[in-house]
Order: sequence, then C-alpha cells, then structure tokens
Amino acid sequence: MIKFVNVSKEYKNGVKALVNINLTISKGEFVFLVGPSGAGKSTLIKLILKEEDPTEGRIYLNDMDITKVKNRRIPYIRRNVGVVFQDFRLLPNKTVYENVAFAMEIIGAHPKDIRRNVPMVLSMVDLSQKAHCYPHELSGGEHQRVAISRAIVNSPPILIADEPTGNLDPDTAWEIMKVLRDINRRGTTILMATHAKDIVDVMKKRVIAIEGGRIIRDEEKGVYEHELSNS
Ligand SMILES: Nc1ncnc2c1ncn2[C@@H]1O[C@H](COP(=O)(O)OP(=O)(O)OP(=O)(O)O)[C@@H](O)[C@H]1O
Repeated sequence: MIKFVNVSKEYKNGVKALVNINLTISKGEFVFLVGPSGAGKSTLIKLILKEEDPTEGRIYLNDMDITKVKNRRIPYIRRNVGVVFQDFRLLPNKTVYENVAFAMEIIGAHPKDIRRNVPMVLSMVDLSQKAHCYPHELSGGEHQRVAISRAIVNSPPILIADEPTGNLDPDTAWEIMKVLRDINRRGTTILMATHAKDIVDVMKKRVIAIEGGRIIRDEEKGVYEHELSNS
C-alpha cells in the first residue's frame, strides 16, 4: 500500500531530513509516526503526497512508483490519499457542506454523487446539523471533523493525518481519535504523525519512531517512547 525503498531526502540547504528509510505499510493498518521535533515526520508525509521528491530511493503507492511521476499533487495521489492537518485548513468563505463538496468538485465528481456522499460523510462524523455553518461558527473539534470528512469523501484507501489533535483539548482529541478509529475499521489505511504520547500509548497500534531522519523503532502495538515508559 505504502512502500519506501532506500529513501533519503536532503533539502537544498544540506539538511538530511531522511536517511535510507525502508518501510512497508499494508492495507488496513493504523500506524503512528512519532519522533521529536525535526525528526523528519512531516518530510516523510510530504514525500507520500509528492509535495517533495526524495533525493534517493523509490516510493510506491499501491504498486505505482510515484517517484517516477513528474507533476506535483497528481490526480492519482489525490484519489488515493486523503490528508488532515493540525491547522484544519478549511476554506473560510464556504460552509461545512461546501468545504466537503469542494473536494469532490476538484476531482470532477458527478453532482449527483456529491449530493449523495457529502451528507453521508457529514453524518458519519455527526455534523449533519452544522452543514450550513461557516468555519468561524465551529469549535476546534468540529473544524477537525469537517477536515476529516473532506479527506475521506472521495473514499481514498489511505488517510494521512499530520498531528490532527495538536490544536485540540484532550477530550476533543479523543473524539477525533474515535472518528479515525472508525474510519480505519471500515478499511482505510491510516498513517498519523503525532506528539500525543497518551493517545499512542492507549491505542496500542503500530508505532514507527524516527529520530535524526532514521527509523529507530518499528513495533506492533507499540508505545510512544520506551525510555519514559520504563523509567
Ligand atoms: N523545506 C525545507 N528546507 C530545508 N530544511 C527543511 C525543510 N523542511 C524541513 N526541513 C528540515 O528537515 C528536518 C526534518 O523536518 P520535519 O519538518 O520533517 O520534522 P518533523 O519531525 O515533522 O518535526 P515537527 O514534529 O516539529 O513537525 C528538520 O531539520 C527541518 O529543519
């Protein structure tokens, strides 16, 4: 589903953000990506989204080698990968419904499918009542639920979340985690970068830890940090 083979990324300023990453994430997995600030988590995500290109190595999405594809944000990636960010990134002048519908419009979806799918995903995240609200009328948790709806409305097999709970209070963060867990149970592969130790430790999912651009740990039912949990 997602495969990195000997992937390295050196930025133009000489920073080696990722060093020889080998990684396979299979269909249906829920994977936490952890590591200190500057470890390379966002860089790894940017490579999957093709917002950056690797300096060395190959990246495969399903069986497609995306390292070979030239243009950025290619439609293939848009169809296969949904993304959720810490800062939500909703369009302020569009309603909740319009924000989600927009994600379908840009891939050229049929209006009939838009009218069917948007209410369906809004109901999944319990936001049907807020469909006609604007982003400034929403709480942080509601913002993030809209962003998640937008990310999954085209039914991508992969959902990437870059610190999706970073701006939320603990209760709201757990609400969002329940939504992500439900989406994963319906078959979507999830890769989530996070600093939320409590969430990682409770969820008992696969944990990939990176530090200094290298994978230092990859465990099924892992924890955030061994050093702390053992002390
Ligand atoms: N566009 C860029 N140009 C040059 N260096 C960069 C660029 N983006 C990131 N870096 C550097 O690459 C390294 C990895 O950064 P990255 O953002 O991937 O870390 P991170 O693990 O996501 O950190 P955080 O948890 O703080 O978000 C850092 O040293 C960072 O300064």
